[in-house]
Amino acid sequence: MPAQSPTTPSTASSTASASALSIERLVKEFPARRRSRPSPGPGATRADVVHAVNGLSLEARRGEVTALLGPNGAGKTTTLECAQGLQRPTSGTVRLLGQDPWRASPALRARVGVMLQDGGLPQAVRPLELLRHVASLYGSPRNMDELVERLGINGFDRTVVRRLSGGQRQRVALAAALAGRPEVVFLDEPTAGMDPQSRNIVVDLVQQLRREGTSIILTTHLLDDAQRLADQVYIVDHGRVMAQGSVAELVAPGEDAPAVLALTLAPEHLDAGRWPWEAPEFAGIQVARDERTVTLTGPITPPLLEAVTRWFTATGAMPESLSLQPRTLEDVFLDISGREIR
Ligand SMILES: Nc1ncnc2c1ncn2[C@@H]1O[C@H](COP(=O)(O)OP(=O)(O)OP(=O)(O)O)[C@@H](O)[C@H]1O
Repeated sequence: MPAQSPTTPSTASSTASASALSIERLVKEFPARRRSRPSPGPGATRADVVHAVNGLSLEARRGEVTALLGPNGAGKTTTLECAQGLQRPTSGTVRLLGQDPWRASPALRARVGVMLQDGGLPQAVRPLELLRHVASLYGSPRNMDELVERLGINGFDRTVVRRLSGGQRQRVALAAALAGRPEVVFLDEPTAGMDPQSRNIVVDLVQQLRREGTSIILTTHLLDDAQRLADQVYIVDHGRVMAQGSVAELVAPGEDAPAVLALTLAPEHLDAGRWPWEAPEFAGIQVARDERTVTLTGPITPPLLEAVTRWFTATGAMPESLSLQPRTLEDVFLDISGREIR
């Protein structure tokens, strides 16, 4: 099972060149009442403080998609803001392309693209004017006409930003973040508020950027997005990393991670002969049964499958269906936190 506690990436300093973003033990506190004071005063008690990020470590490798997945309020956006140099960490270390983003030079900023959660766009301009202007700020900008067409922005390019829907604004913000051909792109909830078609377009675009070698760091609370896009997933809750790894590693069944095997049989077969539940292969397996279906939950192993098929051979029972149900990132999060991610 991948790490389930805040970890310090041991390779962070030795492989700085392979790392797009390296965060070690990041803490970010805010005064408890949002923006009521710039920072906790000398007399502030701990109750006056919100730990938006609470000892989070992660490493985003170059050329990969790294996803921060977690429920609302987990600390994803604040982590990204610290990584982008928009927030100053209370403590901990952040290195973006090897540099401290809080003191970032314009040269570093030019290598980084940022798509903020609420778009962060000027309200009174039209999308195309805005995107052409943003592109003109870079020495070697991306072909914006191509991007505008790909993201379907030309369908609403005469409407001022203020009047766009949330999903349309997201697409403009994404195009703006990519204008300067950045090496590293931060995407905060890139598909939030989008219809399925727009979501697919954005997912395809992110996959293309990755193939081109762009490092992508995104936040999401959509499991699908993480499952489809991410090389590495960090499951975040309460400002900490609860688990990390590739999707395959995270969902792999194991001792602490039960899998589910469901067998559907005709009722006469269900009662034929003695089921092999007492056999040693079934230790630790929970068996539930209704009229036609037997569900085995626990560490489903090849010897267990063999024992089940032996029983089929012995009794002549042929299952109508037999399915090993894959674990999802939702299951992983449920196992860790005892609640759903949404
Ligand atoms: N400026 C701020 N002042 C006070 N509290 C803040 C501030 N910014 C964030 N927080 C709090 O810190 C916690 C983490 O917020 P953050 O926005 O980082 O979470 P998130 O995982 O991005 O959530 P969401 O999915 O809703 O965007 C929340 O409890 C939030 O209310």
